[in-house]
Amino acid sequence: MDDDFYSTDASDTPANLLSAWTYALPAPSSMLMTILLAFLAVILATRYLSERPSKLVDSGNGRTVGILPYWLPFIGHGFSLDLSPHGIFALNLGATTYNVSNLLAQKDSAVHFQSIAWIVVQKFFGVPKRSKAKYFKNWEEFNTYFIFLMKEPHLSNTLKATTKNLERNIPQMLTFVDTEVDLQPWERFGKATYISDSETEVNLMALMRDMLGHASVPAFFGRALLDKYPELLHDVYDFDKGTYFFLAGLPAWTPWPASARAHTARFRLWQALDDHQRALDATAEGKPVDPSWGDLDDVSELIMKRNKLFRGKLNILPCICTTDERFEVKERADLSILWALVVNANLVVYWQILNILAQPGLLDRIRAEISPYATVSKPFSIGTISEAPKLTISHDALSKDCPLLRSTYLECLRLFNQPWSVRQIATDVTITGDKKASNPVSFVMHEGEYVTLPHDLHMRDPKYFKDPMAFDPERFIVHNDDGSLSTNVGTIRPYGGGPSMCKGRVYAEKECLTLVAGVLAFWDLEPADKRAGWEIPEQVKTSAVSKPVHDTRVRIKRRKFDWEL
Ligand code: HEM
Repeated sequence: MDDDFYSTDASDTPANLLSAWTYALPAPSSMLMTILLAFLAVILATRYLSERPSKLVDSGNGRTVGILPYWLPFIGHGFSLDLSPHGIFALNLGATTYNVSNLLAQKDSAVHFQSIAWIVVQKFFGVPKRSKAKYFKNWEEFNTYFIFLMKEPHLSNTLKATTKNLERNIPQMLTFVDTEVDLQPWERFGKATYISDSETEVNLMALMRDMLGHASVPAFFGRALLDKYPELLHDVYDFDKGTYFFLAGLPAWTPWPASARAHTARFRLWQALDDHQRALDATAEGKPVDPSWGDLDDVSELIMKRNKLFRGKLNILPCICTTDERFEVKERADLSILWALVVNANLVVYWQILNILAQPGLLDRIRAEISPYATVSKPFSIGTISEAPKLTISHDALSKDCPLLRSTYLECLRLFNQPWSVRQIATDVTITGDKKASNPVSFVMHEGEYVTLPHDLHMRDPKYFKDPMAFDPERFIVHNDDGSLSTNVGTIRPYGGGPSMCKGRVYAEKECLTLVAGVLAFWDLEPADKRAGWEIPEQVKTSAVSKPVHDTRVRIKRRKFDWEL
């Protein structure tokens, strides 16, 4: 069996381990009481022992970073985060201590990123520990492949495929049938209920999240992956919910349902992506492929290049490759790409659409702005039978020529996002406090400690953003001297910062604007409870873009277009 629970042995799957715990639950009450008392003693002791106040060091010139107390051993601060008055403190995730600073800039020689990235690849994505040497040997090469996300013509190739999927799927978003079996997959997960032949009630977040996933995942991995694994997106969502459990190293048998669910989801994702890799290997090596994969000619350049590197650089023939060069299927971390592709962008579109709908008058202004670039044309018809109206979207123009739409996107990234950057201290450093402050405090950080930069502290800081908790659709609009409008991102850091800044940011913006413009151009949405009106739910923190504390139930109808009036 591989380390990290990466086992295909059915007896050891997270699902089986979960059921083992279910059998253990109806234990005698005295035993339960003993377990509860022991648990209470452990958390009280942990609370007492875990706090480490900041101490003076360096002959009184600096302080160490204090560790906030926590209640659960191993998990540490996995569930909560509060700030000290200096905006600098330490927290514990699993067995590792992370310093948290509001001071961003440090020289490259003082901080490392690769060691952190490996922890994530190994603990979160579940690549076996033994693969470290192979990954470190090829690290630069994997990083150079991010040009397939960032640079032309590759970026446009992936965006073209994504836009095409959205242009096809948005007009077919709702089927208006009352037989569940005939619903689109995104309607089913959105708990769609039939109201009439022209109206459906559905959960907005679930619907938007899956709609974007059904456009972006096929654009990267090819159509066949989602066709063969229709639960894939939902496995990513469940896996993401376990971020802290994985980073804290909790095993699959941990008696915590969310942890077990996250492990099960990751196991299923491994199966799907391993299968995908085997099909890509076989296609490249001219071996027979399960016909349900098709010819895989729609897989993106990024995934194909990574597959080539996974197969080993010398793999003109598979037998020439040494095991040092070839990554076994179980060592391949394409789950990292799938996860990054889906978890954040797919939630932003929900917040953006909801906030546009909730601000009186904003929808009309956005529709007027996007109307030249998200157009709906009369369908072809014979007699009374006609196709769905045709949707055409220009993703480039939405970014460049629709400042109000782009400003609402940036405002959602500012308000509904808690992005973090993490670095490891390479040599002991002292971070000096603000010299203009009356009592500047300097902090000493030691080699090997981790620094985490929570960018949302700045993005919602009233010193920089007026009325920071309010959604201001025009916050990022710039009025130019010639009377034109444009947008300026300013100082927000929704995609993190430094060398590890998000490599999918340009793609993300364009796919999100394309979906939002397409949906608003094609459909009319109303709150299901008209008397309550639009409500913006509280946020649930995730690894970056928040989830809503509850979904938003909406009624949706197709808009009436010029030729129908
Ligand atoms: C609005 C949506 C998105 C947000 C808010 C977001 C946010 C982030 C953040 C905060 C990071 C960590 C940055 C750091 O360490 O400083 C990151 C990394 C990354 N993101 Fe995104 N992301 C989004 C969409 C995407 C998409 C669609 C992709 C496409 C695959 C993607 C690919 C990546 C990759 C590859 C990295 C790792 C970069 C590296 O380690 O060098 N992201 N993202």
